[in-house]
Amino acid sequence: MPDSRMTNKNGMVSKIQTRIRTDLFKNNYDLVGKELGRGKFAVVKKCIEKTTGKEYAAKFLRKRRKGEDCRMDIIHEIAVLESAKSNPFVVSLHEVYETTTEIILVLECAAGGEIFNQCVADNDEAFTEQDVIRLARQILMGVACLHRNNVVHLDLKPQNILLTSSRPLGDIRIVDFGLSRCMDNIKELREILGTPEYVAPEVLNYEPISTATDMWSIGVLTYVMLTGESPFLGSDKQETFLNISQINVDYSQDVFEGVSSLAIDFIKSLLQKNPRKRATAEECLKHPWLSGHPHSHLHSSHLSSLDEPETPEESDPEPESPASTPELVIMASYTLCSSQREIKPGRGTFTFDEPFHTHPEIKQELIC
Ligand SMILES: Nc1ncnc2c1ncn2[C@@H]1O[C@H](COP(=O)(O)OP(=O)(O)OP(=O)(O)O)[C@@H](O)[C@H]1O
Repeated sequence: MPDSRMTNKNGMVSKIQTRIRTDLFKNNYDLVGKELGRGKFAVVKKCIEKTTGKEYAAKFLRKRRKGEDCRMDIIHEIAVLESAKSNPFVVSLHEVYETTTEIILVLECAAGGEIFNQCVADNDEAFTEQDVIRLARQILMGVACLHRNNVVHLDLKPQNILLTSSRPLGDIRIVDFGLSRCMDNIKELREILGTPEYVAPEVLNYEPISTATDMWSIGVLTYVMLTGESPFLGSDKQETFLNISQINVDYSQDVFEGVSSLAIDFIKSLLQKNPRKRATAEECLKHPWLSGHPHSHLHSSHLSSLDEPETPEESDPEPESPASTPELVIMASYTLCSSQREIKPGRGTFTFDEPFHTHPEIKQELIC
């Protein structure tokens, strides 16, 4: 867990353990192949460490963004990655370099790419329900571990869940902690974060957010993985926000053809407007859809390092009340929609091409 004394009132951590190297990255690594991906202020490239021959992903983050020094945002991202070092489902951080303009995070390379690609793939490449069960369990184990450490990711979406390999289907790695927050000692923080299709109703309503906010996104993510469709996607952001605020979700057989009713029940347990009624990550892992064959989908090394809490299996607690954990109210900083790609249309097509905050109609879009 990040050192709480170093967490500011915005949930940002300012102290890291990793030594920041100032020697030349290029002296120690060769860049190979094409780009692995890019975001608004970062580009990710495959590289090989010269001394070991090992493959990594180098994330080049610009320190100046829109005329502002964002170095501390990157330090926070590093701190959260450090705090998740023992979490096998979070991408691991190998080294950090700094130049006058950039910070370079040398990360474990998740060679299978984004699960996004398989969510929008044609039938023979798309996930089966069994695949989704295995991957959803891993996502939940990773997120449960983050939540136990009071870290909320706040941007869980198919572009931020990577695979160690795509064929055969490997294990998941959670990436991009740029919007994450550490909830230690937080009284109240007001920001808007997240990506339109995946943001929870409480974010749109300027209500307190908590670990339950990530659980909403996992509900959306599971829907997309099983159906290839985005449940709240409208023809524009206004419609998307209205769909979210009205929980306007299509659970019909047309969309869920061949998918079990347990899977639908699982999604419903997460797409609840009231965050207090939403299942927690630990509760999700006990849902019959995922708990049919406990642990059979996981490598044994993962199980030992996850540091599970000592909750009796038979207990069936009430959904965790966000009031029992420090609250985070998200209101004023906006997501950077990174990708130019489209997800397969459900209700309509949405391109991640514009930052949230460039929309003059943002206030009208916040539907209460
Ligand atoms: N460790 C990794 N291994 C392989 N590919 C990666 C890795 N990290 C990131 N990528 C690829 O690069 C893309 C962008 O990375 P990331 O989301 O971390 O950047 P970002 O600039 O913080 O994004 P955003 O603008 O969405 O916040 C990812 O969606 C993924 O496709």
